[in-house]
Amino acid sequence: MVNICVIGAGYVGLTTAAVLAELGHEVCCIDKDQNKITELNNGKIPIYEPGLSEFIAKNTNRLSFNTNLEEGVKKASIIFICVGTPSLADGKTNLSYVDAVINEIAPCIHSYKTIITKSTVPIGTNEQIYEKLLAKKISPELFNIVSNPEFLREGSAIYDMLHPDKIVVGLRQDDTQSLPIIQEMYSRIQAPYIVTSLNGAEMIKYASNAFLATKISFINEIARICEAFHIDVNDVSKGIGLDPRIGPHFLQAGLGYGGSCFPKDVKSLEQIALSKQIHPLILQAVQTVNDTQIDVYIHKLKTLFPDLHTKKIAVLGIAFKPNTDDTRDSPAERLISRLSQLTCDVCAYDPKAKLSHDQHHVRQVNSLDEAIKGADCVVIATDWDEFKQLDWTEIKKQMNGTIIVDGRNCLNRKEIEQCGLRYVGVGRG
Ligand SMILES: NC(=O)C1=CN([C@@H]2O[C@H](COP(=O)(O)OP(=O)(O)OC[C@H]3O[C@@H](n4cnc5c(N)ncnc54)[C@H](O)[C@@H]3O)[C@@H](O)[C@H]2O)C=CC1
Ligand SMILES: O=C(O)[C@H]1O[C@H](OP(=O)(O)OP(=O)(O)OC[C@H]2O[C@@H](n3ccc(=O)[nH]c3=O)[C@H](O)[C@@H]2O)[C@H](O)[C@@H](O)[C@@H]1O
Repeated sequence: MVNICVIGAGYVGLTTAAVLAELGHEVCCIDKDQNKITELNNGKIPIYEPGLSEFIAKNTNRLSFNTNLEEGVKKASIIFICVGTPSLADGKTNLSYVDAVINEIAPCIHSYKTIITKSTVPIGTNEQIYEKLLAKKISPELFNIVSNPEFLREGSAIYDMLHPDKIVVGLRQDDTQSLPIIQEMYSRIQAPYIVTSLNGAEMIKYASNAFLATKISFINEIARICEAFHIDVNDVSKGIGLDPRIGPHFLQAGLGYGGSCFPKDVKSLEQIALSKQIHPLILQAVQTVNDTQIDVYIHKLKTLFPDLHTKKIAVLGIAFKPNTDDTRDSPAERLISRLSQLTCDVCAYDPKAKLSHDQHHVRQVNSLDEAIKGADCVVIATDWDEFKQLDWTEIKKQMNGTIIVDGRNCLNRKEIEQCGLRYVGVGRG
C-alpha cells in the first residue's frame, strides 16, 4: 500500500483515484473546483461514467476528496497529474493547468516523490517539468518525473484502466528508482510494460490517438467513394477488418470523430511536427476529412429537403459518443449548430447529455417520443444502444415525414425500409 495524491477530479483523475484505491492504495484526489469536491464528498459523481459511482462508493474507505493540495501532496509518495490539457486557439496545447500544478506542488516537496504525468502533454513537457522543479531549487534527490499516459475510453473507463493492453512508462535517462515503484503500485494489473524515454511515452500517446483518428477519417473517405459506386461501406469495414493487419475497430463511418481528445491531440501533434519544420500531411488530411464530414450530411439533407429551413428535425444524440454525458467537441452538437444556422426547427434528445449552450431554433426535450413527434426527419447523431433498438413501426406513426438519417451507420437498413421509412446513411449503397 502506498499513499497517492491524484490531482484533477475529471474523467481521468476520478478513474485513476478509484482504481488505485481498488488496488489497495490510500488515495487523496484533489481538485481546485470546490463544488466538485463538495459533490464528491456527498457521494455525488459530477460526470456520467458507467459504474464509476458504485466503484467509488465501494472504495471510500481508502479514497478521499479534497481541495487542499498541500495536505494531499505532503502525505503522498506518489503524485499523479491528471488535469486538462485543452487546445489553444492555434491548435497548440494549453499547458497552463499543468504549469499551475507544478508551481503548487513545488513548495510541498519535503520528502521523496514520484511525480507521474497522466495528462496528455506535448513531446518534451515532462523533461521541462523536471527542469522547472530543479530551477525552483527542489533537490533532484527528492523527486523523479515519470510519464504514464492514459489510454482509457470514456464509457468504459474503469474496465480500460483495470485491463489495459499495455502500461507505458516514460523515464528520465538516469532514473533507476521509478520503474520498481510503478510496477509495485500496479502489481495487481496484468499488462505488458513499454518502458521508454519521457519523450517516447509522450509520443506513444499522441501516435495512438492520431492513428485511431486516422482510421476513422480513412473509413469516412472510403464511405464517400462507396456512395458514388453504390457500395455498402459497412461491408467494406467488415471485409478489410478481418485482416489482422488492419483489425475491425474504428472503421465505423459516420459524422466523424469528436470528444475531448482526438480533435485536440491530432491538432497538437500537427503543431508539434510543424515546430520542427516537419509537414504532417497525413495528420492534416485526417482533420480535413473530419472537419468536412458534417457537410456530407448537410448536403444530403438539403437534397432530400429543398425547403430544409421549414422542416422539423429530430436529432437523437448530443454526447460525442454513447455511454457518456460528455459533449466536448461533439459531432452531434456540430450537426445541431449547422441545422440551427439553417433555421430548421431542431428537437434534440439524449439519454444523458445536455446541450452545452443555447442555440436559436433548438430545443432539448426529455423524451424520445417528444423529439420524434411530428418530425419530418430523424437523425441518429450518437449511437446509443436505445436508438439502435427503436421500434421503427412506432416511430413512423409519430413522425410527420419518413426520412431516417443514420449519422453513425449503426441501424439495420432493411428493418427501417420494411416499415415504410426511407433510410439514409453514408456510403450505404
Ligand atoms: N477524458 C478522457 O477520456 C481521457 C483524457 N486523457 C487526458 O487526461 C487529461 C485530463 O482529461 P480529463 O480527465 O478529461 O479532464 P477534465 O477536464 O475532465 O478534468 C480535469 C480536472 O482538473 C482540475 N484541475 C485543473 N487545474 C487544477 C489544479 N491546479 N489543481 C487541482 N485540480 C485542477 C479541473 O477542475 C478538472 O476537474 C487530459 O490531458 C486528457 O487529454 C487521457 C486519456 C483519456
Ligand atoms: O485520449 C483520450 O482521451 C482517449 O481518446 C479515445 O477515447 P474516447 O475519446 O473516449 O472515445 P472513442 O471511443 O475513441 O471515440 C472517439 C470518437 O470517435 C468516433 N468514432 C469511433 C470509432 C469509429 O469507428 N468511428 C467513429 O466515428 C466516436 O463516435 C467518437 O466521437 C481513445 O479511444 C482512448 O484510447 C484515449 O485514451
